Amino acid sequence: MPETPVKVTVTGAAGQIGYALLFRIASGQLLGADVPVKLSLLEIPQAVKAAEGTAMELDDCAFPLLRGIEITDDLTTAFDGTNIALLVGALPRKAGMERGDLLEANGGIFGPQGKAINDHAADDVRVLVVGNPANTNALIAQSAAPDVPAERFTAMTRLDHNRALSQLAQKLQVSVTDIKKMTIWGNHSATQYPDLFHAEVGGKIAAELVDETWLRETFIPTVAKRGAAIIEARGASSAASAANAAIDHVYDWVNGTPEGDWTSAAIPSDGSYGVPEGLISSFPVVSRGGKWEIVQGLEIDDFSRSRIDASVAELGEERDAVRQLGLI
Ligand SMILES: NC(=O)C1=CN([C@@H]2O[C@H](COP(=O)(O)OP(=O)(O)OC[C@H]3O[C@@H](n4cnc5c(N)ncnc54)[C@H](O)[C@@H]3O)[C@@H](O)[C@H]2O)C=CC1
Ligand SMILES: O=C([O-])CC(=O)C(=O)O
Repeated sequence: MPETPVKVTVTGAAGQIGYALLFRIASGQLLGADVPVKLSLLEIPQAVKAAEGTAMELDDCAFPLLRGIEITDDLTTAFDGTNIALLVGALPRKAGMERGDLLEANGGIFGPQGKAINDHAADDVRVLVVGNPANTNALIAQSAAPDVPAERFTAMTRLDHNRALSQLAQKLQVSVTDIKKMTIWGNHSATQYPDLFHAEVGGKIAAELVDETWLRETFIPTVAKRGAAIIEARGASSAASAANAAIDHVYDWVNGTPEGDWTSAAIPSDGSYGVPEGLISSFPVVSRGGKWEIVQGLEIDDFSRSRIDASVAELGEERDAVRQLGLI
């Protein structure tokens, strides 16, 4: 077992995703069953007490891998020497809002956090932004951290990816493990494009196993609007499934994706598939040697092209809006 614990910072630790996430990190599911961790819980001052309560419960689990917990409202303390930063803390949307409506309210959180990461985090820091609008918040954090390689800033579309797997598995009456090469393209928003033209089920292209009307009128909107459907049903936004997706994203980033498959993550574009360089967009990705790589060489037909372009255009608009607000 490695001697030195990995420092994992979780912002918004007293929130609902935080509560679903911290116990899984401390039990070894984020990094691996033999990797000790120490947790840093960042909260706003009025929620520090609630975070302390969560820390008491973490203590009470007697997790063998948990080597310490720090609770703070100070950015420097939270990100000092951090190896993994999970930027969750932000206002969640309520019924009737789009995630983009949170841009101004939440955008101000991510610049200072990016700067603190730039100035204090470990050299190998990896950042996952969960707080919405996740892609553009990641862009804000990244632009405040010029000394950190841009590729270390990512945003979460793994929940959308997992939703797509589950919807398709239920439709075809197969196991989620029978589905390979699912992709979410673009923004973590209602414009995202879950792609069945490259996904495979038992070696066959998924789009050929379902009828076109279901693909266009049921599958894509169900996946893209699932967050709103959860808010409508629960009266609160997805929490346990979001925490689960964050675990999946970081585990694969650090430990690698399985051969013969890929996953989805929002990472800075290198211009692949016509996505303007620098936008943090979801792509089909593999993780090799601790780095995300965009899967290359996929043929994109006209239907997929128009869907990808629409979501990427929205990312460009969000970037322009935060530029206007002086956040990047
Ligand atoms: N990318 C994705 O797939 C998903 C993203 N989300 C987003 O995750 C975010 C968090 O959601 P929940 O945990 O449900 O919200 P929540 O309201 O339950 O918790 C948010 C926590 O963040 C804290 N917080 C606010 N500002 C902060 C700051 N500047 N620094 C540190 N902590 C701060 C609050 O005190 C609160 O405890 C929301 O933006 C939500 O929309 C939620 C589900 C999926
Ligand atoms: O929809 C929301 O506001 C929360 C979220 O991002 C999701 O569940 O995908």
